[in-house]
Amino acid sequence: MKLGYLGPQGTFSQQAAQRWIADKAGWELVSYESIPEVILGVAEKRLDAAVVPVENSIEGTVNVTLDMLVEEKSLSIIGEVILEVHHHLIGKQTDWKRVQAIYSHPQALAQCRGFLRQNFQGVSLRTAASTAEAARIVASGPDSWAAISSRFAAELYGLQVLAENIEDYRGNKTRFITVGRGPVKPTGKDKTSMVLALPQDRPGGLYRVLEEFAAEEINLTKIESRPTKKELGEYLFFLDCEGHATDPKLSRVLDRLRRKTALLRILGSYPRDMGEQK
Ligand SMILES: O=C(O)C(=O)Cc1ccccc1
Repeated sequence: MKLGYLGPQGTFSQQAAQRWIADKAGWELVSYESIPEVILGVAEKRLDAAVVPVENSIEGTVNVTLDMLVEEKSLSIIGEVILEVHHHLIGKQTDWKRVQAIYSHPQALAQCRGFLRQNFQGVSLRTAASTAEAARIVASGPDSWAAISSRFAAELYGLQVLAENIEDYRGNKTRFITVGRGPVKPTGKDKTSMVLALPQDRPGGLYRVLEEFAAEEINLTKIESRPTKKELGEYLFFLDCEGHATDPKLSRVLDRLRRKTALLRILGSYPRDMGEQK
């Protein structure tokens, strides 16, 4: 079985993918160059599943992941991994004054924005496809280039650490999802993700959706809106809640929501990652 991840070797996505297969047998990891490509790999059946970042505690949602989930209707979420993320400034040399360009994934640059503004104002910030790709670029570039990446990537690409733990807030965590083909059997500690659209723009539309969860005392763990991309001010809502879609309480809610929404798609029910959650 093939599990795709955003590569090259040394990304946080690879760490998450390794965590996801730690208690499973028969999976091999396959590296891809971008999030859309790895998700398409599953949709087009070159992969059995893929681990992709979906939200970060500092920077929020990874929009491309949600958008691809909506577009690729054959996919479902079959798992999640929550990873603590520490960023380091790494390079071929350790003198901060010699740094002229810093490479990283846009999410990592954003998670370290304050550190960069305070210490590297005027230095050119350059985006890379992943944090490990940034390390790889720096390893084959001039000494004046540095990357924001993991300690693991520093070791892998033979780079030194200029500054440790440069993320702007402590407890920086990223939630990854495993996208594959469902369904997944209930475990008793599950979560369900769904996307919905309200029938028309009128008062109380979202309230009438949320009241169904409240009535059955089901805890929502996330709500997020994304533009439909058809009309300004029109949204899709992404909701995560506790429980499995086959649980009696949640399946009652979903039945009622089908009548209250213009679109309701269950993206998946899957075991919650309790590991790093409070
Ligand atoms: O670039 C990586 O290593 C990724 O896996 C994407 C990412 C970037 C920043 C924080 C978490 C995940």
